Amino acid sequence: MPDAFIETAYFKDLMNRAVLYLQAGYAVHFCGPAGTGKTALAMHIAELLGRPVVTLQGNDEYKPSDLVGGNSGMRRRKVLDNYVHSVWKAEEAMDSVWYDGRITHACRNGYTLVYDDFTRSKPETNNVLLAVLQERTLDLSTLQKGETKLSVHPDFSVIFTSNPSEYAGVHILQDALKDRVITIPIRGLDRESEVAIVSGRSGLPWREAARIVDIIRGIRRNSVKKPSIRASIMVATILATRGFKPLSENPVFLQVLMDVIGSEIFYESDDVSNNQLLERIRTELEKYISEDRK
Ligand SMILES: Nc1ncnc2c1ncn2[C@@H]1O[C@H](COP(=O)(O)OP(=O)(O)OP(=O)(O)O)[C@@H](O)[C@H]1O
Repeated sequence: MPDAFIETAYFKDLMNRAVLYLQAGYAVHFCGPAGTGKTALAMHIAELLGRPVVTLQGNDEYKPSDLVGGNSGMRRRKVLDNYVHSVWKAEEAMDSVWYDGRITHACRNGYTLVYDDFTRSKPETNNVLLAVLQERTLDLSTLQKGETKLSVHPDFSVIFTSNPSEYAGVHILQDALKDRVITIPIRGLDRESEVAIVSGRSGLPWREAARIVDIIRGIRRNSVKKPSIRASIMVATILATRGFKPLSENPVFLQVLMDVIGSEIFYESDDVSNNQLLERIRTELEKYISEDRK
């Protein structure tokens, strides 16, 4: 069963805006840093639209045929005609077998396409989407002999996600595509949403989830590396498994934090014992907790 989506005021606002634009026939693009809930939000909105959902994960190796479809093998057809009993007539034909790629499948049937991290695919691969978004036709002429233009089903819609701060393995979003979608920037989760998600996903009570979230948010604000909500969910889930409390005097809590996010705080190759590291993380934590109370 997929994880239940937690709707806070922050998410409701984004959902209402996105559903409005999608129902008016425009594609929506959530653009923001890692772990800010873009994929979860896109999938939830896709489900709200009430159409089957097709997902696609951007990939640098993709060619247009990986998205649109292609020919896989040949089909041989043989007809033997013995209508006049003394005469045998044989007819043989070979033709290629076309299979729909995910985009074609969604366009043909009016499904909702969630194209996650789509800037990981090359711009020339994503170009097949330009006419889909602008003219609502899918051009298959370079790939298929028979059907060359597919009229896009009126219920077809697309939700894109991308992370502009990722520098490895992503491509610049081409202007032509940028021009055809409504980009909603996702700057980061608000505290209420983050606590609600961490509490909901781990089962920890609100106050305990809030303590973990405040620490991670403090580190995110102050360190070069930015631990995302995934770190908070991890710490909370581990504590909840054995009923441990997120208190700074609890050595298990400090050790779990150390293991999950220690590498985000300490850079130097620390030639110190685990106890010294734990002491340091305790000092760090106190700083973040008190900063958050200000
Ligand atoms: N509203 C929500 N309800 C429940 N869980 C959520 C919600 N938003 C985010 N999450 C959880 O937070 C984590 C990060 O969310 P998600 O994967 O959607 O982020 P993302 O912005 O797509 O990240 P990335 O750019 O790294 O792919 C996931 O474990 C996800 O299930």
